[in-house]
Amino acid sequence: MEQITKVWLGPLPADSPYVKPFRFYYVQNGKEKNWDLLKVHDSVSIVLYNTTRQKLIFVKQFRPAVFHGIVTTDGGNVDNVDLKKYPPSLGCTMELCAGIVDKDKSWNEIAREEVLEECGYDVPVERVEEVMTYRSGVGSQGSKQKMYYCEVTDADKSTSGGGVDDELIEVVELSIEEARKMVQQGSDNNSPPSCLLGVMWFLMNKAPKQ
Ligand SMILES: Nc1nc(=O)c2ncn([C@@H]3O[C@H](COP(=O)(O)OP(=O)(O)O[C@H]4O[C@H](CO)[C@@H](O)[C@H](O)[C@H]4O)[C@@H](O)[C@H]3O)c2[nH]1
Ligand SMILES: [Mg+2]
Repeated sequence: MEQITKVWLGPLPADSPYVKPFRFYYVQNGKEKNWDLLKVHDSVSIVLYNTTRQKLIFVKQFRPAVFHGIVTTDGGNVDNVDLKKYPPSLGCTMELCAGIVDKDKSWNEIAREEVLEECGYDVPVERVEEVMTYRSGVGSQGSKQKMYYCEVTDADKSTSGGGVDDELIEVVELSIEEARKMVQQGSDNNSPPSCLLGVMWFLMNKAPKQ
């Protein structure tokens, strides 16, 4: 799925459109302090439920940051790493459909577009409901993410999804029971807290009662 054949490292260019590092200075309780932080884009995520098949829709993709974390925690060196020892599949994650807010469009419209681009469901913006907002990575980035909920049907499916440009995204469907296991027992699928939160919110507020 991930089709990674080689990985290596380089310095972060100062003009990265995705990540800008800063040292933030402040005086607190009369004492000067500083904090190293990253400015990143805010984002949207969408809990997607296909009511025709009663499945939650997730996306699976290779995340360089996750792969880097796994290899280095294991004591490995990521630069030109041996991909037989550390298969790239280690860096694949199960996530909610999500995307960065980097366009001059409403957050709701960006959420609607991500549902189409990543998962292939073409829904009007009115069907994407706001759920809650939170801050992620509060130690280093503090970016805002707004979570949405959207019910889709097989009739809304217009493409197979998979992302735009060079993105390689696999659309994964889980039954409510499979998703429940993900948050009851934990899982080894590298899910970020936003995804686990979305599943728990769905189970509390939307899942059909048994
Ligand atoms: N980040 C980045 N760095 C690059 O160097 C870099 N180089 C190219 N790109 C391109 O930017 C686009 C980013 O994709 P999305 O808009 O779908 O955003 P996500 O990566 O899905 O991130 C969301 O979802 C996550 C939760 O699941 C959250 O953690 C994030 O906060 C949240 O934004 C893709 O076209 C990717 O090819 C980079 N993107
Ligand atoms: Mg995305």
